Amino acid sequence: MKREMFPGDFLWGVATASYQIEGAYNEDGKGESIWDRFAHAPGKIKDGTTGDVACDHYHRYREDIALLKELGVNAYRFSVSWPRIFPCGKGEVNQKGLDFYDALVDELLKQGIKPLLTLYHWDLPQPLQFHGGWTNTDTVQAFLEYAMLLFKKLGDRVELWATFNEPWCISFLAHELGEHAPGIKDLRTALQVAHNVLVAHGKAVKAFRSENPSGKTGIVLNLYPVHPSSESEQDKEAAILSDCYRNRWFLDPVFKGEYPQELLSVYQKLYGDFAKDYESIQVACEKIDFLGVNYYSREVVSHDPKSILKSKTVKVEAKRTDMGWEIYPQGIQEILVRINREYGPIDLYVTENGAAFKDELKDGEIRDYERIDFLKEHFKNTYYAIQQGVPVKGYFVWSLMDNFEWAHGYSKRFGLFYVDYNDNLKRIPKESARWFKKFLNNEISLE
Ligand SMILES: N=[N+]=NCCCCNC(=O)[C@@H]1[C@H]2[C@H](O)[C@@H](O)[C@H](O)[C@@H](CO)[C@@H]12
Repeated sequence: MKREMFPGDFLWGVATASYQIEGAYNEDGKGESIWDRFAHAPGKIKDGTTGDVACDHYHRYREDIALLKELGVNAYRFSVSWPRIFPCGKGEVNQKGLDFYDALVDELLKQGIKPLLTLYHWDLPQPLQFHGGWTNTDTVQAFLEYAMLLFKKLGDRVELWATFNEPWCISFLAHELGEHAPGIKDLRTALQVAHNVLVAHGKAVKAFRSENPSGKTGIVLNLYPVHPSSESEQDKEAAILSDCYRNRWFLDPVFKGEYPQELLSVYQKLYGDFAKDYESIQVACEKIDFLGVNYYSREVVSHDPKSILKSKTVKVEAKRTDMGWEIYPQGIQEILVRINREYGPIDLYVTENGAAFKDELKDGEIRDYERIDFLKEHFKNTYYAIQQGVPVKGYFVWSLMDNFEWAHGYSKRFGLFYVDYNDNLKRIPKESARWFKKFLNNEISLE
């Protein structure tokens, strides 16, 4: 199974995100983001690092685009740092911020690489957070102004636009579990955030359509197959509610304009006032051109009477990545086929898939054979979905290079290129980069 067996216009790319690679956290007029503040707070990041410098991509973007060229990809997914454009979140525009993304897009196009731009990959301008962040509908309005400015400035050259990266993380991971910025631990707040982000998504898609009819918009969701640990009714019930929490809480509003009833009724029992939001979620259901699917692993759950979802995650015996996530390649096929069956027809992009492993630099080499095997199996399972008629239009490996892995700092390496943090952030191709390049050049097959 070679690259040529995938559709001719299939996009093969890699993905990154602004806060994770850019650095220059306070340069050229950029404002503070919630991740700048969160990373600087003691104890939030496991290795005590920040994204202040990261991979210094802000200054090295030409070198990094040369790496894309070397790989042979035909697409690149990146995100724009909102506080680099609007240092205060709204109002005054930072021209140097716009100039950076203008130059980035021009260089990508010059190298024959198609950009997929993500408007929001978690780095909210801190001044907006002072006023409640995503719990405040003023932030929805500010997001629309930010999105409209970028549509105007880059819409002539960028065709693929994703509004949000992983609203599940923006809401639940960051506002219920507190593991990500702004580090709040309150379910009601998380639900309000999820709601406002979904509304912002729908409004931005509608505005985009009026401004740029030729472009294509979508949203990027992290999706997981959720399996019951046994065939018992209670475990199957646990899987249904966990699936609503992880997947359908965002899929259903975006494609059906409603929250999944099974879980909505649970939350309405907890928060009676939540009902009033239910009607306005129809705004989220603006027709989109594609869905970005971030796939990393599956979830296995069993009944847990103590939890709101009546479910708890079960750690099954399995091969795992350095993140502790089960390696489950058939899950990418399962999720792509399911989305097509239950929410299609809709063009799908695998906007992120990849793995962290304990990569070691030895004699100038990084022999990451586990990552090669991981990618090979996920490429094959993506192909099996295409063979079943699923309109998968592209695949982006997470990530181009090792970078700031959120609460894990630099301790987790997802890159095809190794970044030597002890040697001037030098980028060194891992074996997986060489393998990917050969695959893209039709030199090797996936068997
Ligand atoms: N409870 N709990 N769960 C944790 C679930 C977190 C899911 N994380 C992701 O999907 C993030 C996505 C992100 O876009 C990228 O910016 C990250 O670097 C990758 C790798 O981590 C993945």
